[in-house]
Amino acid sequence: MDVAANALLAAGASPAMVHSLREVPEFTPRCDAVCVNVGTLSEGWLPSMRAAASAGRPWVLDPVAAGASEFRMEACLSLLALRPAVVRGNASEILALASRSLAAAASGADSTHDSGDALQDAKALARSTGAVIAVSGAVDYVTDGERVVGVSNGVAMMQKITATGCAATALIAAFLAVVEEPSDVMAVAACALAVFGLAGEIGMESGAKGPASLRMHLIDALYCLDEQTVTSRVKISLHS
Ligand SMILES: Nc1ncnc2c1ncn2[C@@H]1O[C@H](COP(=O)(O)OP(=O)(O)O)[C@@H](O)[C@H]1O
Ligand SMILES: Cc1ncsc1CCOP(=O)(O)O
Ligand SMILES: [Mg+2]
Repeated sequence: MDVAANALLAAGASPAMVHSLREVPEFTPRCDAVCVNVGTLSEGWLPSMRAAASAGRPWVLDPVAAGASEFRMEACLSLLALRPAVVRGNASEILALASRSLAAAASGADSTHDSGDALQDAKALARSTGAVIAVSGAVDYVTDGERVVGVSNGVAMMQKITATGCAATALIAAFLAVVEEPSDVMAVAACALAVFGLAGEIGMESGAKGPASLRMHLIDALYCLDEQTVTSRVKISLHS
């Protein structure tokens, strides 16, 4: 929550981290977009997540460790049925969701697959759910089930900071807040991931020595990004 909220603030959004079922009906109608992240899932929080997802706002799902337990899988599948605009997960999470089965290899919140391994499953999941699916990794793939966009920004060290995936998903929600056309959702998800990856690149160039200093520099880079840097450095390509 710390990394995600600070990334959102640095990018110019206005985050609020909300769990209580009593608060969700008051909070969500005022939100321009909602991010539901099952990272620290509990029985008590799941009804809040379902309520937030059902509030009629555009929303994004982060299926953290979806394949790690029956409870997470069932929770993620029940949230998927509430029609997220975007699902952003790492390759292992998207593979687990697409097959609706627990990961064969024991895995927690980190991926044991490359994003390319999950591309066909991501397309199938997009077609079956109607959501845009974003699989993160060295290349982030974003698909609506037919078209595929690849985003090549980012540095490998981002995997060594916990919650970079959570922050990337939260940034997609922030970008979703300004979408006017449903057909723009895929482009918006790709742009958010490109901007986040670019902030990681600039953070690394700013003297990061490891995960802790990259975390600081990445958030600073997000805060300092300007249009010229973004337009000259984003690496987004259309795949066949
Ligand atoms: N090998 C890599 N090279 C460049 N960027 C990466 C790499 N792996 C992950 N990223 C970036 O790190 C962020 C988090 O992705 P990821 O580690 O896949 O998510 P999660 O934290 O949910 O496992 C994304 O912005 C992604 O593009
Ligand atoms: C380590 C951990 N455990 C529960 S949530 C979480 C963070 C996951 O964040 P990310 O998917 O961005 O690495
Ligand atoms: Mg994650």
